[in-house]
Amino acid sequence: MKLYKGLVAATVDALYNIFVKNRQADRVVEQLLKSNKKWGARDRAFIAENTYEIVRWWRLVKYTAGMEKAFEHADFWKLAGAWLIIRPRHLNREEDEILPEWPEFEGIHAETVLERYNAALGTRKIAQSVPDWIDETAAQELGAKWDEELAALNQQAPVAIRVNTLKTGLETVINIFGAENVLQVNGVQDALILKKRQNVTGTDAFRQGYFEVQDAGSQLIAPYLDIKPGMSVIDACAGAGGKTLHIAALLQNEGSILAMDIEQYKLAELVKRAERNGVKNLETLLIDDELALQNLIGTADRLLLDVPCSGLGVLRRNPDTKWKLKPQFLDSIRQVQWQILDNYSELVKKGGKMVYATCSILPSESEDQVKRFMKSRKKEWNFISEHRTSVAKDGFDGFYMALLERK
Ligand SMILES: C[S@@+](CC[C@H](N)C(=O)[O-])C[C@H]1O[C@@H](n2cnc3c(N)ncnc32)[C@H](O)[C@@H]1O
Repeated sequence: MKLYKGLVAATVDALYNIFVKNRQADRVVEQLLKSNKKWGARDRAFIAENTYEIVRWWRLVKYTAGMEKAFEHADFWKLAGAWLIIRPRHLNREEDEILPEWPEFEGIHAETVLERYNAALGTRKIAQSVPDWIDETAAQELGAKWDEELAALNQQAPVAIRVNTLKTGLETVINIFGAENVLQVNGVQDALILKKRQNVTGTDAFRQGYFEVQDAGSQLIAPYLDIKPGMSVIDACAGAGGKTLHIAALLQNEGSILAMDIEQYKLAELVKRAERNGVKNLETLLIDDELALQNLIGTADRLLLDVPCSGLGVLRRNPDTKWKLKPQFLDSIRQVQWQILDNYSELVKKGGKMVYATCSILPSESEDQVKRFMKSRKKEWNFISEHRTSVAKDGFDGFYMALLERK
């Protein structure tokens, strides 16, 4: 692979913004690619792929470069250099392990980097590039399963879309992409996986609301609510509405959806997406005060609690979470999850149902919260079922969902 200095420099700049300026990786890459119109599709793919891969393998890359920390652009050049040396082996690609003779790469010795790479492979937390505390917490909670889930979480996620049945049907979208370019997903009826990565949000079909980008595992959550057209549904932690839009499709624009969140900008984004999707029965509510919920007690046929969580189930898409997540955050988010479950469950009417969901692989954010809830509220609630997706086994992101019914 021929390396272009401008593209490596852009990757270095992206890494600097992510690790030194503490900015979110997906935003950094998106803005960088927007800012330079003259880059072609291959250039864009190089920058995006290498930025994400270096973030994903950050601990391993630092180890192979013999560096503990990185502060300056010069440090990130060294790390990018080490990555480009190990990349062919690590990603199993037939490429050169030799760097161009650029001054920025001076002092990097491929042999030393590869020796360190081979040495790193014996230690899981370095080889699989994960902080000590996450490795310990997940190993303690998941036991032997952690090994394979961690390896799967370090693979690039496929591009998955959900066909929006309010606007079109599966066959139409299959024809738009070409049957030879997509895969259907067993057990997830509106999902398609693209065989080759591409920017689908730039297409006419996307602008017309024919589909949304959504992991196939995430597409199991709204149907888990057992929705029938005409019901009144509350999506209490709606964010920008990935699952709200799916709920809307299941309601077929009959009945109502109330999407709530504590962040106005997310709800504003949801309203835009809902318009594109042809949703007609949506209202939003900003929760800025506990009293906001008083009038809603006992009103919902269905309630989705897609609670804030560690995001440890979606590391394939957001690998920077590994480095930004802190143990204190995990402790506090578990308390938030419990409060949401404990308080918001009141919104469900008698005979109504609720789904509690996370995008975490950790039982302490998922199964354990539901067990605790059932223990304290078993007179009022029936536990119906729970389901967990496995990144290793299903190839989906790691989601948990539990279905409960109010007596
Ligand atoms: C996992 S995200 C939701 C993702 C969204 N359901 C989707 O499918 O795109 C959790 C959301 O909960 C919101 N949140 C955090 N604390 C909350 C609270 N106390 N009440 C309601 N929403 C809350 C966050 O702002 C965030 O948007």
